[in-house]
Amino acid sequence: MEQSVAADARLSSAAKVLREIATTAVEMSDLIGLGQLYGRLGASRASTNMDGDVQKELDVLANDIFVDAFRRAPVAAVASEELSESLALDPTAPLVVAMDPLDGSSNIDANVSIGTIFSVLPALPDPSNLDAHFLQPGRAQIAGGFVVYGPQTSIVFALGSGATEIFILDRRDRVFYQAASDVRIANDSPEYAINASNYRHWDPSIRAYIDDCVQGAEGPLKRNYNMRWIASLVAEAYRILLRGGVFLYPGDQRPGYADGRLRLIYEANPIALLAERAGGSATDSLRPILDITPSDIHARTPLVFGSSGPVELVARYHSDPQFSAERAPLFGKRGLMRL
Ligand SMILES: O=P(O)(O)OC[C@H]1O[C@](O)(COP(=O)(O)O)[C@@H](O)[C@@H]1O
Ligand SMILES: [Mg+2]
Ligand SMILES: [Mg+2]
Repeated sequence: MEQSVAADARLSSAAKVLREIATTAVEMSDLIGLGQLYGRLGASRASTNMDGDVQKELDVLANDIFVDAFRRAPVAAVASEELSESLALDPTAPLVVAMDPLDGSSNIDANVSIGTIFSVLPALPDPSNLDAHFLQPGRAQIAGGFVVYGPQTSIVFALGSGATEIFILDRRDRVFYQAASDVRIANDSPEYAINASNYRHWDPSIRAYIDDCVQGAEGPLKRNYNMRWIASLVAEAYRILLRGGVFLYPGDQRPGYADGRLRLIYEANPIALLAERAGGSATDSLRPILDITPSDIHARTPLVFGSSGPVELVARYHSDPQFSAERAPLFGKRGLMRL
Protein backbone atom coordinates (compact mmCIF):
# COMPACT_ATOMS: atom_id res chain seq x y z
CA MET A 1 0.00 0.00 0.00
CA GLU A 2 2.72 2.44 1.10
CA GLN A 3 4.75 1.38 -1.92
CA SER A 4 1.95 2.11 -4.33
CA VAL A 5 1.32 5.54 -2.75
CA ALA A 6 5.02 6.31 -3.25
CA ALA A 7 4.86 5.03 -6.83
CA ASP A 8 1.81 7.23 -7.56
CA ALA A 9 3.57 10.25 -6.09
CA ARG A 10 6.62 9.57 -8.27
CA LEU A 11 4.43 9.26 -11.33
CA SER A 12 2.74 12.58 -10.74
CA SER A 13 6.15 14.14 -10.08
CA ALA A 14 7.37 12.69 -13.39
CA ALA A 15 4.32 14.21 -15.12
CA LYS A 16 5.37 17.60 -13.66
CA VAL A 17 8.87 17.09 -15.05
CA LEU A 18 7.42 16.30 -18.49
CA ARG A 19 5.28 19.45 -18.38
CA GLU A 20 8.36 21.50 -17.53
CA ILE A 21 10.26 19.88 -20.42
CA ALA A 22 7.39 20.67 -22.81
CA THR A 23 7.25 24.31 -21.68
CA THR A 24 11.00 24.63 -22.10
CA ALA A 25 10.85 22.95 -25.50
CA VAL A 26 8.65 25.81 -26.75
CA GLU A 27 11.38 28.28 -25.76
CA MET A 28 14.06 26.05 -27.33
CA SER A 29 12.03 25.73 -30.50
CA ASP A 30 11.92 29.54 -30.78
CA LEU A 31 15.68 29.83 -30.27
CA ILE A 32 16.54 27.06 -32.70
CA GLY A 33 14.15 28.49 -35.27
CA LEU A 34 16.11 31.74 -35.25
CA GLY A 35 19.36 30.01 -36.22
CA GLN A 36 22.15 32.51 -36.89
CA LEU A 37 19.71 35.35 -36.38
CA TYR A 38 19.94 34.78 -32.67
CA GLY A 39 22.52 37.41 -31.67
CA ARG A 40 23.92 35.62 -28.66
CA LEU A 41 25.07 32.67 -30.76
CA GLY A 42 28.63 33.97 -31.20
CA ALA A 43 31.69 31.83 -31.83
CA SER A 44 33.32 33.68 -28.93
CA ARG A 45 31.59 31.49 -26.35
CA ALA A 46 32.45 28.23 -28.08
CA SER A 47 34.38 25.92 -25.80
CA THR A 48 35.53 22.31 -25.79
CA ASN A 49 33.52 19.55 -24.09
CA MET A 50 34.83 16.25 -22.76
CA ASP A 51 34.79 14.63 -26.20
CA GLY A 52 37.02 17.35 -27.54
CA ASP A 53 34.15 18.53 -29.78
CA VAL A 54 33.81 22.24 -30.22
CA GLN A 55 30.59 22.92 -28.34
CA LYS A 56 28.20 25.04 -30.22
CA GLU A 57 26.85 27.91 -28.19
CA LEU A 58 23.44 26.35 -28.37
CA ASP A 59 24.55 23.18 -26.54
CA VAL A 60 25.59 25.26 -23.55
CA LEU A 61 22.50 27.43 -23.69
CA ALA A 62 20.20 24.41 -23.95
CA ASN A 63 21.90 22.86 -20.93
CA ASP A 64 21.44 26.02 -18.85
CA ILE A 65 17.82 26.48 -19.92
CA PHE A 66 16.86 22.89 -19.06
CA VAL A 67 18.76 22.93 -15.75
CA ASP A 68 16.77 26.05 -14.80
CA ALA A 69 13.58 24.27 -15.78
CA PHE A 70 14.46 21.30 -13.56
CA ARG A 71 14.99 23.69 -10.63
CA ARG A 72 11.24 24.41 -10.92
CA ALA A 73 10.40 20.68 -10.94
CA PRO A 74 10.67 17.91 -8.32
CA VAL A 75 14.23 17.01 -9.36
CA ALA A 76 17.01 16.08 -6.92
CA ALA A 77 19.90 16.01 -9.42
CA VAL A 78 20.70 16.42 -13.10
CA ALA A 79 23.25 14.60 -15.25
CA SER A 80 23.94 16.10 -18.65
CA GLU A 81 26.15 15.52 -21.64
CA GLU A 82 27.34 19.09 -21.13
CA LEU A 83 28.25 18.70 -17.43
CA SER A 84 31.27 16.61 -16.48
CA GLU A 85 29.71 15.87 -13.07
CA SER A 86 26.12 15.48 -11.93
CA LEU A 87 24.55 18.55 -10.40
CA ALA A 88 22.58 18.61 -7.12
CA LEU A 89 19.22 20.40 -7.15
CA ASP A 90 16.51 19.80 -4.50
CA PRO A 91 17.81 16.98 -2.23
CA THR A 92 14.27 16.22 -0.99
CA ALA A 93 12.86 15.66 -4.51
CA PRO A 94 11.87 12.13 -5.60
CA LEU A 95 13.37 12.14 -9.12
CA VAL A 96 16.59 12.71 -11.03
CA VAL A 97 16.90 13.61 -14.72
CA ALA A 98 19.65 12.69 -17.18
CA MET A 99 19.68 14.63 -20.44
CA ASP A 100 21.36 15.31 -23.71
CA PRO A 101 20.27 18.95 -23.92
CA LEU A 102 21.03 19.18 -27.63
CA ASP A 103 21.38 16.05 -29.71
CA GLY A 104 22.61 16.07 -33.28
CA SER A 105 24.44 19.32 -32.72
CA SER A 106 26.67 18.88 -35.78
CA ASN A 107 23.44 19.64 -37.67
CA ILE A 108 22.62 23.01 -36.08
CA ASP A 109 24.11 25.17 -38.81
CA ALA A 110 22.77 22.91 -41.56
CA ASN A 111 19.13 23.51 -40.54
CA VAL A 112 18.57 19.81 -39.98
CA SER A 113 16.42 18.43 -37.13
CA ILE A 114 18.04 18.33 -33.68
CA GLY A 115 16.61 17.52 -30.28
CA THR A 116 16.71 17.10 -26.51
CA ILE A 117 16.78 13.62 -24.96
CA PHE A 118 15.72 13.00 -21.36
CA SER A 119 15.56 10.13 -18.88
CA VAL A 120 13.69 10.41 -15.57
CA LEU A 121 14.78 8.03 -12.80
CA PRO A 122 13.74 7.60 -9.16
CA ALA A 123 16.11 9.32 -6.75
CA LEU A 124 17.75 6.70 -4.51
CA PRO A 125 16.87 7.04 -0.81
CA ASP A 126 20.47 6.76 0.35
CA PRO A 127 22.94 7.19 -2.52
CA SER A 128 26.64 6.75 -1.80
CA ASN A 129 27.24 9.81 -3.99
CA LEU A 130 25.29 11.95 -6.46
CA ASP A 131 26.24 9.87 -9.51
CA ALA A 132 24.78 6.72 -7.87
CA HIS A 133 21.26 7.99 -8.65
CA PHE A 134 22.03 7.69 -12.34
CA LEU A 135 23.75 4.30 -12.32
CA GLN A 136 20.47 2.35 -12.41
CA PRO A 137 19.52 0.18 -15.39
CA GLY A 138 17.25 1.91 -17.89
CA ARG A 139 14.41 -0.39 -16.88
CA ALA A 140 14.11 1.76 -13.73
CA GLN A 141 13.14 4.84 -15.79
CA ILE A 142 9.88 6.44 -14.68
CA ALA A 143 9.72 8.40 -17.90
CA GLY A 144 11.89 8.91 -20.92
CA GLY A 145 11.76 10.46 -24.32
CA PHE A 146 12.93 13.27 -26.54
CA VAL A 147 11.96 16.52 -28.17
CA VAL A 148 12.73 16.93 -31.86
CA TYR A 149 13.07 20.44 -33.24
CA GLY A 150 12.42 19.97 -36.93
CA PRO A 151 9.78 21.01 -39.45
CA GLN A 152 7.54 20.16 -36.51
CA THR A 153 8.57 20.46 -32.88
CA SER A 154 7.39 17.22 -31.31
CA ILE A 155 7.73 15.61 -27.92
CA VAL A 156 7.83 11.82 -27.76
CA PHE A 157 7.65 10.15 -24.36
CA ALA A 158 6.63 7.14 -22.31
CA LEU A 159 5.47 7.78 -18.74
CA GLY A 160 5.23 5.13 -16.02
CA SER A 161 4.26 1.84 -17.61
CA GLY A 162 2.51 3.72 -20.43
CA ALA A 163 2.88 3.50 -24.17
CA THR A 164 4.91 5.73 -26.48
CA GLU A 165 3.04 8.98 -27.14
CA ILE A 166 3.69 11.82 -29.57
CA PHE A 167 2.60 15.44 -29.11
CA ILE A 168 3.21 18.13 -31.74
CA LEU A 169 3.63 21.84 -30.99
CA ASP A 170 1.11 24.11 -32.65
CA ARG A 171 3.35 27.16 -33.07
CA ARG A 172 0.33 29.43 -33.46
CA ASP A 173 -0.92 28.99 -29.91
CA ARG A 174 2.29 27.50 -28.44
CA VAL A 175 0.50 24.41 -27.15
CA PHE A 176 1.44 20.74 -27.65
CA TYR A 177 -1.42 18.60 -28.98
CA GLN A 178 -1.50 14.83 -29.03
CA ALA A 179 -0.68 13.54 -32.50
CA ALA A 180 -0.34 9.79 -31.84
CA SER A 181 -0.97 7.55 -28.87
CA ASP A 182 0.29 4.03 -28.38
CA VAL A 183 2.73 4.30 -31.28
CA ARG A 184 3.64 0.89 -32.74
CA ILE A 185 6.89 0.25 -34.62
CA ALA A 186 6.45 -2.07 -37.60
CA ASN A 187 7.97 -5.48 -36.81
CA ASP A 188 9.89 -5.49 -40.04
CA SER A 189 11.26 -2.93 -42.47
CA PRO A 190 13.95 -2.88 -45.17
CA GLU A 191 15.38 0.48 -44.02
CA TYR A 192 18.59 0.79 -42.02
CA ALA A 193 20.54 3.74 -40.64
CA ILE A 194 24.28 3.63 -40.04
CA ASN A 195 27.24 5.90 -40.66
CA ALA A 196 28.75 3.73 -43.40
CA SER A 197 31.92 5.83 -43.59
CA ASN A 198 33.06 3.85 -40.52
CA TYR A 199 32.84 0.54 -42.41
CA ARG A 200 36.56 -0.20 -42.22
CA HIS A 201 36.51 0.27 -38.42
CA TRP A 202 33.60 -2.09 -37.68
CA ASP A 203 33.86 -5.63 -36.39
CA PRO A 204 33.16 -8.49 -38.82
CA SER A 205 29.58 -9.06 -37.62
CA ILE A 206 28.42 -5.55 -38.44
CA ARG A 207 30.31 -5.59 -41.73
CA ALA A 208 28.67 -8.89 -42.65
CA TYR A 209 25.19 -7.55 -41.86
CA ILE A 210 25.68 -4.36 -43.86
CA ASP A 211 27.37 -6.28 -46.72
CA ASP A 212 24.28 -8.46 -46.92
CA CYS A 213 21.92 -5.45 -46.84
CA VAL A 214 23.90 -3.78 -49.63
CA GLN A 215 23.72 -6.91 -51.78
CA GLY A 216 19.94 -6.53 -51.74
CA ALA A 217 17.73 -9.03 -53.52
CA GLU A 218 20.78 -10.76 -55.02
CA GLY A 219 22.33 -11.38 -51.57
CA PRO A 220 21.53 -13.83 -48.77
CA LEU A 221 18.83 -11.59 -47.27
CA LYS A 222 17.00 -11.71 -50.62
CA ARG A 223 15.45 -8.25 -50.43
CA ASN A 224 16.34 -4.73 -51.44
CA TYR A 225 17.24 -2.34 -48.63
CA ASN A 226 17.15 1.42 -48.28
CA MET A 227 19.58 3.48 -46.19
CA ARG A 228 19.18 6.76 -44.26
CA TRP A 229 21.69 8.63 -42.08
CA ILE A 230 20.71 12.01 -40.66
CA ALA A 231 23.43 12.03 -37.97
CA SER A 232 20.76 13.15 -35.53
CA LEU A 233 19.63 10.35 -33.22
CA VAL A 234 16.32 12.05 -32.39
CA ALA A 235 15.41 12.46 -36.04
CA GLU A 236 16.29 8.83 -36.83
CA ALA A 237 14.31 7.66 -33.79
CA TYR A 238 11.27 9.67 -34.85
CA ARG A 239 11.41 8.23 -38.36
CA ILE A 240 11.81 4.68 -37.07
CA LEU A 241 8.90 5.04 -34.63
CA LEU A 242 6.68 6.18 -37.48
CA ARG A 243 7.75 3.91 -40.31
CA GLY A 244 10.01 1.22 -38.92
CA GLY A 245 13.61 0.35 -39.68
CA VAL A 246 16.77 -0.21 -37.70
CA PHE A 247 19.41 2.21 -36.39
CA LEU A 248 22.95 1.04 -35.67
CA TYR A 249 25.79 2.86 -33.95
CA PRO A 250 28.15 -0.04 -33.18
CA GLY A 251 31.46 0.00 -31.38
CA ASP A 252 34.42 0.24 -33.71
CA GLN A 253 38.21 0.26 -33.83
CA ARG A 254 38.70 4.02 -33.71
CA PRO A 255 40.35 5.24 -30.51
CA GLY A 256 37.58 5.99 -27.99
CA TYR A 257 34.88 4.22 -30.02
CA ALA A 258 35.10 0.69 -28.55
CA ASP A 259 31.53 1.14 -27.27
CA GLY A 260 30.40 3.36 -30.11
CA ARG A 261 29.53 7.00 -29.74
CA LEU A 262 26.23 7.17 -27.92
CA ARG A 263 25.78 7.56 -24.18
CA LEU A 264 23.89 4.92 -22.25
CA ILE A 265 22.00 6.94 -19.66
CA TYR A 266 20.88 10.00 -21.62
CA GLU A 267 20.81 8.79 -25.23
CA ALA A 268 20.35 5.01 -25.45
CA ASN A 269 18.12 4.44 -22.40
CA PRO A 270 15.28 6.85 -23.24
CA ILE A 271 15.31 5.78 -26.89
CA ALA A 272 15.28 2.12 -25.83
CA LEU A 273 12.31 2.78 -23.52
CA LEU A 274 10.34 4.35 -26.39
CA ALA A 275 11.31 1.52 -28.76
CA GLU A 276 10.25 -1.25 -26.35
CA ARG A 277 7.00 0.48 -25.40
CA ALA A 278 6.22 0.74 -29.10
CA GLY A 279 6.75 -3.00 -29.59
CA GLY A 280 10.24 -2.62 -31.03
CA SER A 281 13.62 -3.55 -29.53
CA ALA A 282 16.87 -1.92 -28.49
CA THR A 283 20.12 -3.74 -27.78
CA ASP A 284 23.85 -3.20 -27.59
CA SER A 285 23.89 -5.78 -30.46
CA LEU A 286 23.05 -8.62 -28.05
CA ARG A 287 21.79 -7.45 -24.64
CA PRO A 288 18.66 -5.35 -24.16
CA ILE A 289 19.86 -1.79 -23.52
CA LEU A 290 17.40 -1.42 -20.62
CA ASP A 291 19.06 -4.29 -18.70
CA ILE A 292 22.54 -2.77 -18.69
CA THR A 293 23.82 -1.27 -15.42
CA PRO A 294 25.78 1.88 -16.30
CA SER A 295 29.36 2.03 -15.02
CA ASP A 296 29.62 5.80 -15.28
CA ILE A 297 27.24 8.69 -15.95
CA HIS A 298 28.88 9.30 -19.33
CA ALA A 299 29.36 5.61 -20.27
CA ARG A 300 28.85 4.78 -23.93
CA THR A 301 27.12 1.80 -25.45
CA PRO A 302 26.78 0.32 -28.91
CA LEU A 303 23.15 0.91 -29.90
CA VAL A 304 20.90 -1.06 -32.26
CA PHE A 305 17.20 -0.20 -32.10
CA GLY A 306 14.01 -0.17 -34.09
CA SER A 307 11.83 -2.86 -35.66
CA SER A 308 12.27 -6.06 -33.69
CA GLY A 309 12.89 -8.23 -36.81
CA PRO A 310 16.08 -6.48 -37.96
CA VAL A 311 17.28 -5.87 -34.37
CA GLU A 312 17.08 -9.64 -33.79
CA LEU A 313 18.76 -10.28 -37.13
CA VAL A 314 21.71 -8.07 -36.11
CA ALA A 315 21.95 -10.10 -32.87
CA ARG A 316 22.08 -13.31 -34.94
CA TYR A 317 25.00 -11.95 -36.93
CA HIS A 318 26.78 -11.56 -33.58
CA SER A 319 25.77 -14.81 -31.89
CA ASP A 320 24.86 -17.49 -34.42
CA PRO A 321 27.84 -19.84 -35.00
CA GLN A 322 26.64 -20.50 -38.54
CA PHE A 323 26.94 -16.81 -39.34
CA SER A 324 30.28 -16.55 -37.50
CA ALA A 325 31.81 -19.58 -39.24
CA GLU A 326 31.07 -18.08 -42.60
CA ARG A 327 32.66 -14.82 -41.55
CA ALA A 328 35.95 -16.48 -40.48
CA PRO A 329 38.90 -14.82 -42.29
CA LEU A 330 39.73 -18.16 -43.94
CA PHE A 331 36.55 -17.87 -45.95
CA GLY A 332 37.18 -14.27 -47.01
CA LYS A 333 33.95 -13.16 -48.64
CA ARG A 334 31.29 -15.62 -47.63
CA GLY A 335 30.14 -17.89 -50.36
CA LEU A 336 27.51 -19.95 -48.61
CA MET A 337 23.83 -19.21 -48.72
CA ARG A 338 22.59 -19.08 -45.18
CA LEU A 339 18.92 -18.29 -45.26
O1 LIG B 1 28.77 12.00 -36.67
P1 LIG B 1 28.48 10.54 -36.42
O2 LIG B 1 29.64 9.77 -35.90
O3 LIG B 1 27.80 9.90 -37.58
O4 LIG B 1 27.47 10.52 -35.17
C1 LIG B 1 26.17 10.94 -35.27
C2 LIG B 1 25.52 10.69 -33.95
O5 LIG B 1 26.11 11.56 -33.00
C3 LIG B 1 25.12 12.32 -32.37
O6 LIG B 1 25.06 13.59 -32.97
C4 LIG B 1 25.58 12.41 -30.92
O7 LIG B 1 24.89 13.34 -30.18
P2 LIG B 1 25.44 14.82 -29.83
O8 LIG B 1 25.17 15.72 -31.00
O9 LIG B 1 24.58 15.11 -28.65
O10 LIG B 1 26.89 14.69 -29.49
C5 LIG B 1 23.80 11.59 -32.60
O11 LIG B 1 22.68 12.42 -32.64
C6 LIG B 1 24.05 10.96 -33.96
O12 LIG B 1 23.32 9.78 -34.13
MG1 LIG C 1 23.46 13.29 -28.50
MG1 LIG D 1 24.39 16.66 -27.27
